[in-house]
Amino acid sequence: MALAQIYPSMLAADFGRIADAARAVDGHADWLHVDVMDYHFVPNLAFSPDTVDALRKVTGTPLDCHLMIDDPDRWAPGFAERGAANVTIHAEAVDDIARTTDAIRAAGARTGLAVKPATPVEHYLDDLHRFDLLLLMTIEPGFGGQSFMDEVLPKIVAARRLIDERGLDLWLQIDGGVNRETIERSAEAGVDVFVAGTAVFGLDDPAAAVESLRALAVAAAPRLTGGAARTQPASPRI
Ligand SMILES: O=C(CO)[C@@H](O)[C@H](O)COP(=O)(O)O
Ligand SMILES: [Fe+2]
Repeated sequence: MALAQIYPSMLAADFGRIADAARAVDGHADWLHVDVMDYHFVPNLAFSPDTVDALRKVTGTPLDCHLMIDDPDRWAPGFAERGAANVTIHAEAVDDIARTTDAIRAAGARTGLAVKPATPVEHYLDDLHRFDLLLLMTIEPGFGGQSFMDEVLPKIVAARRLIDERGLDLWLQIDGGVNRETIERSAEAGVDVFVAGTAVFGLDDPAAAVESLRALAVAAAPRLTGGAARTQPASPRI
């Protein structure tokens, strides 16, 4: 059994009330997802290591940083040093996977590999053991509020099979367009970690939205269980 985990994406929060948004899902969100964008890797700008500091002051929920930036080799370890519990780097941007994942882990964080919808996971098979999480983007990265790309579903099925057959210790995460309508088929395909921005912070009751998304995922996939967020270790690798 795998834990069905819901990570609200802070990109969809009201930027004038980020702390309130984080607190609104305390005890419900498994982790918080923090998008980092640099105007180069994606045509948008968002969040920084200072955001990690600020969020850590207002919530004990672990932080999952999704780096959509050029040169993650240089910048990713800094997010771990500031206290991010997971730092995900993009396959399309990283130069030296072994050196960068070693540096992230040495700073006490878990680490993830993200791939855009058109990037094949097969190119990175020999490196998957260096990661704790595999993020399959279900939108083109850069903006929240986009539609889920159903064409990624076969890639999710293949990744789930690969993880299970090889016995890899990898959480399978998706990000983009996750909502009440798309979460069930993603769970059936093999996802266990769901990032959701608009479908959480776009609603009047973000905590209830998290619980209801998790319940839908668990009901759709027999391999998933709905353990409560509070049963999770604050930072599994530390
Ligand atoms: O990484 C990204 C966007 O590039 C995401 O984390 C978005 O924040 C997801 O937003 P929704 O599609 O759930 O609204
Ligand atoms: Fe993201």
